[in-house]
Amino acid sequence: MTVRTVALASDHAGYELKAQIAGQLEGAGYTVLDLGTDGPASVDYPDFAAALAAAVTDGRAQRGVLVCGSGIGISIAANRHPGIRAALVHDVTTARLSREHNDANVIALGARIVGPEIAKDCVEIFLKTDFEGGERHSRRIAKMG
Ligand SMILES: O=C(CO)[C@H](O)[C@H](O)[C@H](O)COP(=O)(O)O
Repeated sequence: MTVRTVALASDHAGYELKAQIAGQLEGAGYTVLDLGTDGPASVDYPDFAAALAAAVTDGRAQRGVLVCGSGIGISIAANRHPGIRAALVHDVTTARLSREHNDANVIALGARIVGPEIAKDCVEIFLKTDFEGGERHSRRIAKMG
């Protein structure tokens, strides 16, 4: 699937990194669907994970990037939505494997864990790497619904 539109969402801990990722993506020619949050006021990450999950599952975006403080809460929340395979990634290797083995359609990043340059590298790899395919990976993904 060609990736044209990337949905972004974060909580308050991730909004600054989200803004940097939006700039990166726009500079690379992607359409960005920014679903908030837009400032430092405390919000609840499940609400933003839900908004992004809806955008990916209804086809408004082909992929999604989530950011919270650690990436943990927002990835857990996203994975409760059918059709979402959200991978918590910390480096380019986990970003690459999330696509090659897991066909992840969403990644989650921790703004309090990874620096902006590593985060942007993760996003670039996530968007450019294809699912490896093959019977074993497809079988395992199918078992997750
Ligand atoms: O869900 C998280 C931790 O697993 C995220 O890091 C949140 O961003 C974090 O819990 C927010 O913490 P805060 O003290 O409310 O800023």
